[in-house]
Amino acid sequence: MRLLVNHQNTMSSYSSNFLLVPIPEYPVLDCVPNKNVKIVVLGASSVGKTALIVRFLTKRFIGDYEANTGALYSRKINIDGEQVSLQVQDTPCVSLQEDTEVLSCQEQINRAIYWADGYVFVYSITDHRSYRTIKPLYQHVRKIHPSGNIPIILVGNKTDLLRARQVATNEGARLANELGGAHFEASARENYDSVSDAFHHMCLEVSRAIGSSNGEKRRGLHLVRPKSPNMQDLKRRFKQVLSSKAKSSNTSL
Ligand SMILES: Nc1nc2c(ncn2[C@@H]2O[C@H](COP(=O)(O)OP(=O)(O)OP(=O)(O)O)[C@@H](O)[C@H]2O)c(=O)[nH]1
Repeated sequence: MRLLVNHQNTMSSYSSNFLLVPIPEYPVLDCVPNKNVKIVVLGASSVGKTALIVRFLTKRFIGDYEANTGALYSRKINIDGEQVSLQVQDTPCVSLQEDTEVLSCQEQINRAIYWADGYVFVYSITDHRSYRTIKPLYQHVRKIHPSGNIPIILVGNKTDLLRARQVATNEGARLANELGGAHFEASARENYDSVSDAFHHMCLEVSRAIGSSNGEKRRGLHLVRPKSPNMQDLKRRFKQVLSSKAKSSNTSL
């Protein structure tokens, strides 16, 4: 969702909602060169993707939102003692098609998945369907990034609504383990530390992955290995050259 401020109280003549660009972009000049941590936040409708991002970046919880069009937030953060540039891409919701495990998602989500280096999968602990969306969503990400390690975390949001819980903590942990990522439960509404822990973990994972590949795009997606010459073919051609040389020296004798 997008951040939205309702000015109903201050503008009595009409009720209008003003969209804010909530978080100013920071200059990245004094950041580690080539260290650009790019994270995308994915999940079903109303699980709290925007709320989590905004909470992490501003420490604030803002309850009123409008359907998300996919905002990109930029920040400078300290990871492992280094200042790195962080970009967090919010996304529109994904959904499962009626009574299936088939995922519906917009093209802009595919672009965000392709662009990102780390993946935050969010479900709401009060919505089991949002939890069931995670595995197909992960498989979808895997289609776009079929090889190598991809840093991921699973976040079960809305832990303040314990009475409405539909997803047990160990269900979330089991799925995270299966997908190869860490599991967090958080409340964007009531607990900043839970949100911060999850995002910091994600940033650390991505930063280390980038560091270990010297800032190059990993996963081999963009690295087309040059074809090595076929040895059999080379030998055959070498023999041809030798025999034609032998023939020509025989005829000249
Ligand atoms: N109780 C509670 N409500 C939350 C929490 N996080 C978000 N919400 C509420 O859940 C609703 C959806 O939050 P969003 O952050 O807009 O969710 P989203 O996943 O971005 O939604 P989409 O734009 O539909 O994809 C809003 O009314 C939030 O106020 C939370 O931790 N606890």
